[in-house]
Parts: sequence; structure tokens; C-alpha cells
Amino acid sequence: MTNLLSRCRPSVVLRTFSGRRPRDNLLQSAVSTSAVRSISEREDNGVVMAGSSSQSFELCEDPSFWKDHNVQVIIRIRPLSSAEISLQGYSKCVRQESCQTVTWTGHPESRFTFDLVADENVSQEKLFKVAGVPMVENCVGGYNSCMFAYGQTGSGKTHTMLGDIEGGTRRHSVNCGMTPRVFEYLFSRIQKEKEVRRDEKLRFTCKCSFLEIYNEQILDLLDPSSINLQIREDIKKGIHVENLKEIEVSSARDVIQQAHSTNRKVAATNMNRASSRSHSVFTCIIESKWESQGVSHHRFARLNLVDLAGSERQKSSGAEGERLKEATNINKSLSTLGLVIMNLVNVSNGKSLHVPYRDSKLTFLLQDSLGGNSKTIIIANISPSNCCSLETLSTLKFAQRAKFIKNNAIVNEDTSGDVLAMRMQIQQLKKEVSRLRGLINGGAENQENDALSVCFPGSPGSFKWEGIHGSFSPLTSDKKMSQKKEYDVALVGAFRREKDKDIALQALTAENQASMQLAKQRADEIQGLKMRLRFRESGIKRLEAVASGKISAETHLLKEKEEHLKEIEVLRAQVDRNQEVTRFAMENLRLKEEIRRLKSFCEEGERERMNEQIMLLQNKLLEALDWKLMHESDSSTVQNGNLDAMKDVLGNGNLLISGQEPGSPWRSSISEENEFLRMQAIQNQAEMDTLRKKLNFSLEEKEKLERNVNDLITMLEEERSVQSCERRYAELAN
Ligand SMILES: Nc1ncnc2c1ncn2[C@@H]1O[C@H](COP(=O)(O)OP(=O)(O)OP(=O)(O)O)[C@@H](O)[C@H]1O
Repeated sequence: MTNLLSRCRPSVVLRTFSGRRPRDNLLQSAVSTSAVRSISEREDNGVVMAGSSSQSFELCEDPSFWKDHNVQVIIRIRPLSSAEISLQGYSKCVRQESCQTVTWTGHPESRFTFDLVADENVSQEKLFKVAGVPMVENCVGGYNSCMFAYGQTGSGKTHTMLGDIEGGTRRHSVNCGMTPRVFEYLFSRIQKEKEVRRDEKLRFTCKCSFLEIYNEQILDLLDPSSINLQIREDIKKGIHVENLKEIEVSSARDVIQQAHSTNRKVAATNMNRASSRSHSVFTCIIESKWESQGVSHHRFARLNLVDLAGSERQKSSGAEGERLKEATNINKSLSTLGLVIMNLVNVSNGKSLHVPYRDSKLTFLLQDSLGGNSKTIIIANISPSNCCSLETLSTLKFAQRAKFIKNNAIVNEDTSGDVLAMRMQIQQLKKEVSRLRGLINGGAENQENDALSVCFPGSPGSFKWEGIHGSFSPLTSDKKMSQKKEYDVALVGAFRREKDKDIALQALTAENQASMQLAKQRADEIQGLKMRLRFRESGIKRLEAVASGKISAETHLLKEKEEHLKEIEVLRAQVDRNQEVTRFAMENLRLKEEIRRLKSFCEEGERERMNEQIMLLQNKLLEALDWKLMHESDSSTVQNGNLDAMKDVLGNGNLLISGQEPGSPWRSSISEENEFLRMQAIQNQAEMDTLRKKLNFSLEEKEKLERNVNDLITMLEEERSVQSCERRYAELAN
């Protein structure tokens, strides 16, 4: 998040005293700035910028944009159109809070956080520099990349992806969009790279294709006579469209010419088709080959630029025949896209779910870009006007979900060369492995430091959650969660081992003390016995002296008594010492028992149980996060004191809202969820139907078999009775 924040700074153009930049001032201002110039150009397109008092934020370019995350979500707010202004005035349904946060101002107010939020002041060039440049850099580096524009009809998808291409790639064509800029930059980048790496004999080839998905059919836009092309998947080519025309391009002009001629061809052959009802996918395969240290390198990257169909709900009422089929298919593609994203989010949360990529042409084709080997950027376009309030909310929710997708992008590279070079490479790789091993061993310290944020000892699964708008980033949440899990497990293990050692040490100390006491006891006993012996000897001598009359019997008895008393004293000391030894021995036994119990506790799967507990708690947390983010609007209801609506939801025990006005955002959100659930239900139903068919078939087979068995039994019985009759006849005959 830090680097994201560093990409953004509040606009410095036309600041007021408060540092804000009200659009009214902007329009009234006679100052000629590039921003003002772009406004007048936008007015030509029917969109104007006026009537807002919201703060403006300027995006900063950051070359490390893609380094940390493979999926980025950007919201692009387009200016109000003149039609919208005449309908609803300047009132808006969104308010931008920062470069990453936007609030939907409907009821209930909902706040959304993304990687970037680009307001109407963000020019085509700026957006390209912020998102397009790093994407091209990745492609040159061998990463598959995908950019797709999502949003309702008229929200600015085509403006973003293609824009005004009438001016070709001329720099002053301020409204030319991402695609021409991407290719202009790509080819200049390729040229530079070739010059810098002339020694390596670097070569590049770029092949383009352009297709459209309409009514769940693929049409080749570079060859409009090819219709209903099929998607295939094989090890060599991966997912690709069979027989799709690919054209080698060597300049941005080539690409623009293709786009131009395509527009003409499509317009001529498909007069009834509108971009809002079809998805278009422009693909460029960038291959590079070079030699270094006797090794041939081969890199390739697929760049997909996708302009999706309008995401607004198709009104089924009144639609018949072709129009109904078209509406259903557009819905199918987009709702499958929604379902794929939803399932990917659940999968990244540890749930095992089928991701229905193949349920629509669009998701099948974009499989790698959604949860696969690709760096993907989603630009969700929205209109700020109050007339599009519900569609804007729906787009924001879609984008919010998409933020959770986890891709695994790798550099696509083949390396080959002679055996010597390969050997050298192996040596180098071995060195690298041992270096990395060293790093990992040395890096354990960092992990321990990180693990300090985990609350321990106590509940092994408890950890700090910094909240939805804290430093938590859903894009890194899975990585952090799995790291946390590892730290938890390591901590539990270390803690238990330390406890084991403590107890073993205590036991050894006790054993040692007991042995010392025992030795002392033995020494005392020996001393006691020696003393007794001495007493006996002196007693015998005294008795002899009494017998010889040398001493009186009385003196002897007194002496005897004295010695007995001394003996008793010694015995008492011995008893005390014995008691102490017994105490130590008992303590020793207890500690030994404790060690045995702890060991068996561990062996019996205590560690596994703790891991399970940790995972369970973390899954619960992830679910809670997921729910919280998905229902951010719900939580803001509570924040805003709109408890009544919440009560409706909670009181019903399910997500049905009582007393909601038709078409309210709540209803829209829930109907969206319902749509996904309905899709899942349809899938489940289909699976159940198949299973039911299989079951019926098995039952029929079983019945057939039973009938066969019964027939066989009857035949056997008949055979037996015939045989017994024959036997009886034979007996009678005999
Ligand atoms: N950021 C923007 N700045 C200025 N004008 C814009 C912007 N976004 C869109 N527009 C203008 O709004 C109008 C509609 O945009 P656009 O055709 O790109 O929408 P769309 O989402 O592609 O629609 P559809 O789904 O029908 O293809 C166009 O006139 C376009 O020039």
C-alpha cells in the first residue's frame, strides 16, 4: 500500500485556499491549463465537467506498480455527460476520498478502496503512464499481461481502451486510448532494447489478433468471414482460438490500421451489432530471442486488451427471439465472469470450489488472466451521475470482489544451448540454490520478527487484524495469511520444544539433587553404623569393667543412656534426610511422568490439532474479511445509524430484506448475490440430474440382473426336479 500511496498526490492544478479544487471554479476560471483544454475537448464528446465540489487527486507514476501484485483494480470515473446533466443536473452518486478510496453516496453510503481511483481529470495519457507503461514493461520482460475494461454501457470502456484513434498515433491526439498508446510505447521500447543489446542479437516479433465474442460465438475481426471459431487447449499453445488470423505487426501504425479497417469491416457486415453487446479481445503475442554466453533464450508474452460488453442488467421484458438470445448470452458471459471471480475469491480463501471457466467463451479465453499465469489490470469504468447510481454501485461491488483474485505470473522463457553452456548454467544455478539456501537460513530472523505480531502464547490462532481500512491489503492478504500460518506453526513447535526442555532440565536437577541426598544418606548411615559399632564396643568394654568391678553398674547405665541418646539424634537426622530424599525422588518421578505425558501428547497429534485450530481460526477470519468487504455497504448502514434496515436483514435470519423499496441498492446487491447463487444452483441441479440418470440406469441394470438371477434359479430348480424324477424312475426300474 505504501507504494500505492506514493503514486498519488492531491492535485496541484488550480488549488483553492483549502487545497481543494472545485470543478465550478475550474469552469469559471479563465486560466488556460491543460486540464481546461481537455475539458473543452470532452465537451465535444457530450461529456462535461462541471457542478461538482469534490476534491481532485492527481495520480503519480510508479514503476514498481506491478512488482508486488499481479492483479490491480482501477476505478475510472468519467465526467458527467450533457444528457445526464439535463436529466439529473450535477448531482453525483460518488465522492472521491483519496487516490484509492471512493464513496458511493446513495443509501446507505458505502466506501470502497481500490488500487487506484482515477477521477474525470485523469487524462488518457496519465492513465496510460500509470497503468499502461508498467504493463508494457512486463510484457517485454516475458510476463503475460491482460487489461480489461468493465462497466455499464456508456461508462467509458471503449474510450479507455481505444479512445479516439482517428488521429492515428499522433502525440497530440489527447483522447487516444490505451491500445494505441500501448503499441506506440511497445515498439519504441523494443527499438531501444534492440539497440542496447545489439551484442546479444536480440530479435522481437509481435503478432496480433482481434476477436469479438457476440452471442457466445467467436468472430475473427481481422477476417469477418470466419465465424463461430472454437477455443482449444493444448500443451504447446495453451488456451487459444483455433484458426484465428494472426498478423505480424512492426509498428503502432500497423496496429491502428488493423483497428481502423476492422471497424470498417465490422460496421459493414454487422450493422445491428453494438459494442455494448459484445466483448472484444485484442491480443498481441510478443516473442523475443537472444543469445548470451552461448545460450539461446526465447521469451514470449501474451498481451490481452479486452473491452467488455456493457454490464448493465438486460431487461428481459419485451425481448424476443434473437434479442432475447443475445441478452441471455451477454448475461451468461458476464454472470459467468462474476461467478468465476466469486469462486476464485473463495478458492483463495481455502475453499475447494469448481471455477466454471468453461461455462462461457469469455472466461474460457481469459482463464489465464483470471487466477492464472498473468499480470492483470481491471479498469472498472463508472459514471458519477445520479441517474446511473445503481449500475455504478454494481460495478464498484464487482471491482471490489475482483481485488481478491490471486494470479501466479511467471516469466515465460525457454533457454537452450550447447552442452558446455548448459553445464555452466547448471553450475550457476547450483551456486544460486546454495546462495538462496544461505539467505533462507539467515532470513529466519526476519520471520521471527514478523511473528512477533502474532499474539502468543495464548490462543495459537489469535492475531492482530488491522481492519478494513487499516494497512490490510486484500491483494496481499492470502500471502500474509499463509505466512502467519507458518509462523504460528513454527511458534507452537518452538514453544512446545522449549517447554519440554524446561521440564527435562527440572527433572535432571531433581534427579541430581536426589542422588546427592542419597549419597549423603548412605554416608550418614555408614557413620551411624560406625557410631553404633563404637557404642557396642564401648558398651562391651564397660560391661567387662562392671564385671571386674572397675566401674559401677550405675555409671555403665548412664553412659549407655548417653550413647543411646546420641544414636537417637543421629537416627533422627537420618530420617529427616530420608524424607527429603523421598520428596526429591517423588518430584523426579512426577516430572518424568510429565515429560512422558507431554511427549505422548505431541506424538498423539497435538501439533496437528493445533495446526487445525490455527487454520480454522484463520479461515474464520478470512471469511469474516471477505464478508465484511463484500458487504461494506451493509456495515456502513450500521455506521450511519441506519439500524432499521440492518434489523430487517438480521431479523429475518437471511438476506431477504423486508420493506425494501423496489430497485433499492440493497435489493440490487442481493439480487446480484442471488444471481450467482442461482448459477450455482443451476450447476448443482445439472450435476444432480446427471447423478439421478446414472442412478436410474443402475437401478434398471440391477432389476435386469435380478430378473436374470431369478430365471436362472427357476431353471436350476426345474433341472433339479427333472433330475430327481429321473433318479426315481431309475430306482423304480431297478
Ligand atoms: N474519461 C472520459 N473523459 C471524457 N469523455 C469520456 C470519458 N469516458 C467516456 N467518455 C465519453 O463518454 C461516451 C461513452 O463512452 P464509451 O463509448 O467509451 O462507453 P462504453 O462503456 O464503451 O460504452 P459501450 O458499452 O456502449 O461500448 C463517449 O462519447 C466517450 O468519449
